[in-house]
Amino acid sequence: MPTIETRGLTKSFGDVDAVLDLDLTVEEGEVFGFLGPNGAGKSTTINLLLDYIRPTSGRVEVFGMDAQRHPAKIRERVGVLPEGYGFDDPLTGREYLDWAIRTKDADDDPAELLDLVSLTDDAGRMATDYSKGMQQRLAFAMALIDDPDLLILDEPSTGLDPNGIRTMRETVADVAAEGTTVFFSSHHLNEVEAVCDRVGVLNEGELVAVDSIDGLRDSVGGHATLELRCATPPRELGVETLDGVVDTTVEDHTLSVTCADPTVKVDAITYVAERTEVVDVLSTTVSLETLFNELTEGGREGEAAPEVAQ
Ligand SMILES: Nc1ncnc2c1ncn2[C@@H]1O[C@H](COP(=O)(O)OP(=O)(O)OP(=O)(O)O)[C@@H](O)[C@H]1O
Repeated sequence: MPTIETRGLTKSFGDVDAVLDLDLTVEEGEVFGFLGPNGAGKSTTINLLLDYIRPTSGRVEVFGMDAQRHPAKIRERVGVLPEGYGFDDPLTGREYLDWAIRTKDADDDPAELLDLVSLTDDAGRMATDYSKGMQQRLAFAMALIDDPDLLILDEPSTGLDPNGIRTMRETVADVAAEGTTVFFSSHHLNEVEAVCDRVGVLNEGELVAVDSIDGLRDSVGGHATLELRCATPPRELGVETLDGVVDTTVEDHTLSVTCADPTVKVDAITYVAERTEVVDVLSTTVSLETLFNELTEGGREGEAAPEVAQ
């Protein structure tokens, strides 16, 4: 039984179809990246999974249960790191954790959770005074309470420094290794690549691709480009006659060869080196950013371009 299953899921706000006819399946134990530019419909989907909002049409099941009929049963097995959790109450970080543990009727050790997110030394400070990144760490610790069967992370690295991002990634890997399904929403492409088994790419409410990152690369034309710098201008070598070479251009001493897939590169280098002196080789594959832009064409008109994690 999949952990998440949506069929024909649609949510419209007036004229805007935030989510449109979404068929999504996330299997148990998967780390699933939910990728899309600003306004693609990621948070709306999460809100539908948890029955915070109701669909216009279609159905949602989590753990095989209808999200509208069993929201409480679903939520008690889910840990959520929402986008922009607001810490507005006059409580310390430790008190927030204690409160969340009590609310979930769980028996987690708050000290362990604080240690995991490196907040031990600041546990006694007011969470309202925490920096954005510290608040994000605290929210992450709260999402982990009671060992959830499904961990939903909405833009989890927001505000985190490199150490915080590393801890978050390692923790995601750890909980997934113990069988937790992770639904990881992000527009940080590299981050999704680093932690996810599969990704779904959402654009303007519609799922435009579901695959592994490598599979997605292939689906947008997993072209690899070679630049061969030659001792003399490399004219009319005939490299375009090789199987798998889709394009060639020559500029001064540099021959650029576009290959249908990376395995063709060795053939192309060998072929050229047998005919002229090659002094340098540069090889590139389609970047994730290119991939993302090809799939989403920049997202909803007028909205921000997707970010690429550094
Ligand atoms: N309550 C609402 N009322 C009206 N429109 C809404 C509402 N919630 C979301 N939308 C619209 O639905 C679309 C999808 O929004 P959503 O927040 O789900 O996107 P997102 O992928 O999470 O974006 P981001 O990456 O910027 O957080 C947007 O056009 C947004 O303006």
